[in-house]
Amino acid sequence: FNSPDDLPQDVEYDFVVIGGGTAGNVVATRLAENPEWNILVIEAGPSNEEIFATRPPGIFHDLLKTRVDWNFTTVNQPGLNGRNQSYARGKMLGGCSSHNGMVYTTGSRDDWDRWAKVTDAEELSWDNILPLIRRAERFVLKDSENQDETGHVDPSLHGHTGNLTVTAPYVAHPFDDLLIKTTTELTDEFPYKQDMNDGRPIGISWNQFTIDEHAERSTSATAYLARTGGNVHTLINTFVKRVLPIGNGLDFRKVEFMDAQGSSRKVVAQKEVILSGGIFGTPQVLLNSGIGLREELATAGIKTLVNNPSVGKNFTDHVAVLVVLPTTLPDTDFDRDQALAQWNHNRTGRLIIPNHLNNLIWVRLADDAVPFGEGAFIDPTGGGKNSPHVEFSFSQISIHPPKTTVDIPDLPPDSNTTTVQMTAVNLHPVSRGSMSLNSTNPFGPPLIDLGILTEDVDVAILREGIRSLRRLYSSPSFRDSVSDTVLPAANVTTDEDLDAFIRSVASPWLHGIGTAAMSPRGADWGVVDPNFQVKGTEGLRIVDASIFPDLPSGHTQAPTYGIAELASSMIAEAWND
Ligand SMILES: Cc1cc2nc3c(=O)[nH]c(=O)nc-3n(C[C@H](O)[C@H](O)[C@H](O)COP(=O)(O)OP(=O)(O)OC[C@H]3O[C@@H](n4cnc5c(N)ncnc54)[C@H](O)[C@@H]3O)c2cc1C
Repeated sequence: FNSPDDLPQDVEYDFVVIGGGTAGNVVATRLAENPEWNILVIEAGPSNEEIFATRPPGIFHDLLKTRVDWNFTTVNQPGLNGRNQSYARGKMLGGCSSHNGMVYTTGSRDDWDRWAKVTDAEELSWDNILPLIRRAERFVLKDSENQDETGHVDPSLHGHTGNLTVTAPYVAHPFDDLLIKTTTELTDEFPYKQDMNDGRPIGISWNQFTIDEHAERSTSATAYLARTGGNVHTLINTFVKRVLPIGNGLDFRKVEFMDAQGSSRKVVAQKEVILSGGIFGTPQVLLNSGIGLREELATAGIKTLVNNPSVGKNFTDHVAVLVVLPTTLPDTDFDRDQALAQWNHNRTGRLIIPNHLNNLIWVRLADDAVPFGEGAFIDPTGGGKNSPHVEFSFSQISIHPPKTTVDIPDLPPDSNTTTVQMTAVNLHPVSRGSMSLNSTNPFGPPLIDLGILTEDVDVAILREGIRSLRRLYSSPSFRDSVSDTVLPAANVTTDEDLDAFIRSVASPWLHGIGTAAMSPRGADWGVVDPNFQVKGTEGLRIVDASIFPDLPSGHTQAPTYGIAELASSMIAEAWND
């Protein structure tokens, strides 16, 4: 349905899911497996089916800053020398899963075990969540070009019968051979990792993606929602303003929504409302509903119904720094029109992968590395040895500026050479940010403060990450083909200079979490209990990336699918009894 006015008047919905994004569509689809339950999904954006660029992996950058991207802008960031940042989020069915970079990583065993401990939710432990992540997954060992992937992945670690298709496609390039060769030269720092989804993602690995065997993106819209039947109604282009209590209690099962023309309506869920609006949409709905910090709500003129200071706080994201190195290796440039024609013709060619080099590198800094030396910082991976501190992710080899999803600095004007372009990413920042309502327009874009690089340890880890990258390129394999860095300049080597460089170029990595974090029942912090129920309320759960208490050692979509499968089982169980 395209407008609240189109919704049938005579259907009672058992569940209303707010936000047809990555997690929301999983929940709707799983609940719909009970044919007696009617489910309504309300999504602010259009259908993914209208948007061609959601399909060929290699053109996903086309989706950014368009009508299917919320395209938020942050407030100026002191940690970035006062620079503000754009912040992408998908605004269509599938949410971010319809416009993200498709990289598929589960995070480490230690991440999940730590979260289980912090939240008192044993269900989140690695051993308990892994079967649910696998339940979501349909791993296929052949990509659309039927290439040999022997040794690139370990199929036994994957799920094979789920909805979401995962493959490991690649476009071969001599860079791959050199990189894999370094694993035999710098074995300690860069071991070969056959499959980065084995719970210990440390080393050089081949990438895996939510891309199917026909070189099409697999999303929560295509792999879940599209397979539901008549008991799921989907209302698109409709913005949810708030949830309201029924009667005088705190049973928030009434949902108020409107379309762009201002046509507004309310629906009551017979069983529950599931809030899946993502890291900014979810706390925005909560705050507009009177669930948040009393003083902040008063400023926005909203009556407090549940005083919860944690709503919108604890925002955390990975931090990325662009690193660019001159190279004599062949570039990865290609003719886009020709590549698109090839993709359309037989689903082969350069557009079968999102980026143009094929590996990811995960580095765990040594226990005595500078950031954690005597009198320095506590290791933010929280103990255990299974989590990397930094990730290196490749963009392309080109004379052209890098293609990234985030705001990046211009390259120095004299860098008219072919370069390897990549990002060094801090996977475990301890800096925290927040989102709050824009008091003049509480339904408009929220105020987003990333709090990025406000803690020195986050800069120190990136600094060691850049040094690690330089060690990689000084290996025998790369010595003759990759030279000193352009960004940061080769003479930027001291702690002080590297830190200044990092602050001048760093950006968020678009893996935000934590704005409605899970915490133990009865805790004086957090927004949801281990059963995903909003503290102090009835009839209202949150299922999306906002509930994670901290970041995984990897990208966030696979963990989001995992918790969505977990929450779906819990909700279905609660109502099947
Ligand atoms: C550009 C980009 C690249 C990324 N690359 C990767 C990657 O390669 N690998 C990876 O693992 N992760 C990646 N991520 C992150 C990952 O995709 C997200 O963390 C994850 O998909 C978030 O899922 P979610 O369900 O929490 O939210 P979303 O998928 O964002 O879903 C929220 C949905 O709610 C809707 N909504 C919000 N507010 C309202 C409202 N008031 N009313 C109605 N609807 C509303 C939104 O439009 C959206 O559809 C990327 C993210 C971005 C933006």
